[in-house]
Amino acid sequence: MSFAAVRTPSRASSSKTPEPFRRNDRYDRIDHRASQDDDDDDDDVVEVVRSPLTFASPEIKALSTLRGSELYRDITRPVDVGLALQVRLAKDPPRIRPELEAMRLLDFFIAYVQERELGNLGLDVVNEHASSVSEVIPPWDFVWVDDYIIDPSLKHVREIEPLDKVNGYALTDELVANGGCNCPDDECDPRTCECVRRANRCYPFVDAYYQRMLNGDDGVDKSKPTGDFNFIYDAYGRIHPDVPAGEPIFECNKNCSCSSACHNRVVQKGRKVPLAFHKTESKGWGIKTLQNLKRGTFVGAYGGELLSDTEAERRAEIYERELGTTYLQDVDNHIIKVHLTRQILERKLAESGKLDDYRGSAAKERKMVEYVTRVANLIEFYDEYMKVHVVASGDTELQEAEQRRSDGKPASRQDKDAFRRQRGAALQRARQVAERERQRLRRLDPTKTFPDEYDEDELADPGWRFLSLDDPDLQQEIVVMANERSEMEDELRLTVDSALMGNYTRFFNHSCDPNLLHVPTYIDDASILRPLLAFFTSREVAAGEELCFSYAGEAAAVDQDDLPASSPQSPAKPARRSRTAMHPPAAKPGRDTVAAVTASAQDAARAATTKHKRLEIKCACGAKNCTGRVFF
Ligand SMILES: C[S@@+](CC[C@H](N)C(=O)[O-])C[C@H]1O[C@@H](n2cnc3c(N)ncnc32)[C@H](O)[C@@H]1O
Repeated sequence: MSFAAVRTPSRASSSKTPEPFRRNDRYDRIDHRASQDDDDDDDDVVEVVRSPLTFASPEIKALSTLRGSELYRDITRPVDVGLALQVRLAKDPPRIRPELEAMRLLDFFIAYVQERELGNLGLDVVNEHASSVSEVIPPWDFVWVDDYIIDPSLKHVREIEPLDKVNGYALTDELVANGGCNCPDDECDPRTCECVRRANRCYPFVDAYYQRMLNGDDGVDKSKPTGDFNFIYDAYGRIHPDVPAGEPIFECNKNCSCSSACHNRVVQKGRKVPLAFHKTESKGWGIKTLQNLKRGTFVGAYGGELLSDTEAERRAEIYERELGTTYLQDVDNHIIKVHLTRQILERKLAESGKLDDYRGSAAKERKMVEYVTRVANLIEFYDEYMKVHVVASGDTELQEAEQRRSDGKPASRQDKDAFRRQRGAALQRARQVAERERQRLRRLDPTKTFPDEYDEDELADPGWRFLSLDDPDLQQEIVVMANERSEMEDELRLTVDSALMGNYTRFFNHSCDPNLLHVPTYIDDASILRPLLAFFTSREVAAGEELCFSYAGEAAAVDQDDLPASSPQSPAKPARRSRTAMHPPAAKPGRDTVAAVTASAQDAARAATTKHKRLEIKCACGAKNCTGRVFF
């Protein structure tokens, strides 16, 4: 850590509102106060304070093994030149015509961005809040990458080993065959395109969109009109309005015979809408759209270094402690969860010699899908129950009973009482939620009538869904599988770090009422574990609006009323979980949920005050439903 003698900044004391600054504005609007203040006669007051760490600091740069490597020397160099210019202007602002220096920096930056964007639209810079020459552009301390740069230590990610056979059975491993499609035309026909079938096979779980394999023998009924078998995109390259939020995307790719004219190639062609870097009033830099956007429009994909969970945790602590911010994004989607659930179930079936009953024909495969879907849903209900009912309840008896259940210990009479008590509370809660929903529907249609009793679909509270399982053995089995899946997720989870390498999407800020969501997208890379995180608009966005997503994950981002009706197999809407979350604080609970519950109950007070372990940034999104916090 370095210490330097610096003068107390007097610029901060000025309360004058800075003039707006735009690329084509006259540059003499830049506030020169920093340099003028240097003339103040307080030269004798020299304080020794720690120089602020930035992403350009050697300590932070050292986190990236790639940034300094030969391989990346060429893409790193322009950044370092730009950064040097920016830092020099910050430290030693020119006293004569600073606007010329500002213009030079701005033009240099815009040209750099234009070049990285590979002939796409480039990005403008809109800055109404520049207060010094160096602030006319965003901090230029990252290398531009649009893809994932895989940390060399992630050997298991680069070369995925097939899973060991169990009882003579080969299990479905991490890879999904990506042979591409053989469509005869430049533009694929979704009824016959192999990429649709691949999507069908990879993700027939939970939501209706890819459940076609449950209806036809090979998943695609060629007699049906094209309309029933669309790609996920419409003719304009936007996600179809009837696609459930967060549904994974499988694009045609380098293995396919179709050309770039194919409708099933959107993310890979890059952004087609004009955006701008935008200096916000209180959230640092952000990104805004310069044109009206329809719902489902692609606006960018997260790029950066792909890290293991361990490395991400290590970096999270350093970023949080030293910089008070983070650019870590977990790759933690529903598709990964169901895939791991499938592996657990296949292993169990293989051990008991029953796996043949679930593979080998379309009918048997359908049985497997139904089984995986049911168990994946129950695990989700259990996880949600633990989060909402157990952690939040403060009921130590219930927490201890759940801890014993998780440890596989038999339930005592006291434990059973605690479960029964909670079951009653969950039912009451589920009824209240159902009643509110009925009232909402009645407001929309006053003629609507309902039976006296709430039906199963209405009682969708996840706590109730888990606790109402009348089979304690099944409940116990779900708890064991939930823990097993958590451990697998811990081991396999990948995180994208765009602190040192990334693109403009690293500037998307958080909002509690977001207009973006990110969608797992598979293109050339077939690995289920590392989809690209592609950002799409979740509603119409007006020109000039800032583009934001929810750092808490997609569940918070999706207006539940916007979702299409659930399929018979899908979980009820309130049970939908976060699909992807901004990397949580370094002190996030371990994956053994129950142990985490107990720990967090005991450590609650300490956790709340240990700043370096928990980033606490006051949310400035300004939304009506703002929770007041950026990280969760
Ligand atoms: C991924 S970065 C986003 C880009 C960032 N604004 C910048 O200038 O580099 C996340 C950081 O942005 C800021 N931020 C994002 N959303 C915010 C919000 N709603 N309110 C306040 N600060 C926010 C926080 O400092 C957070 O640590």
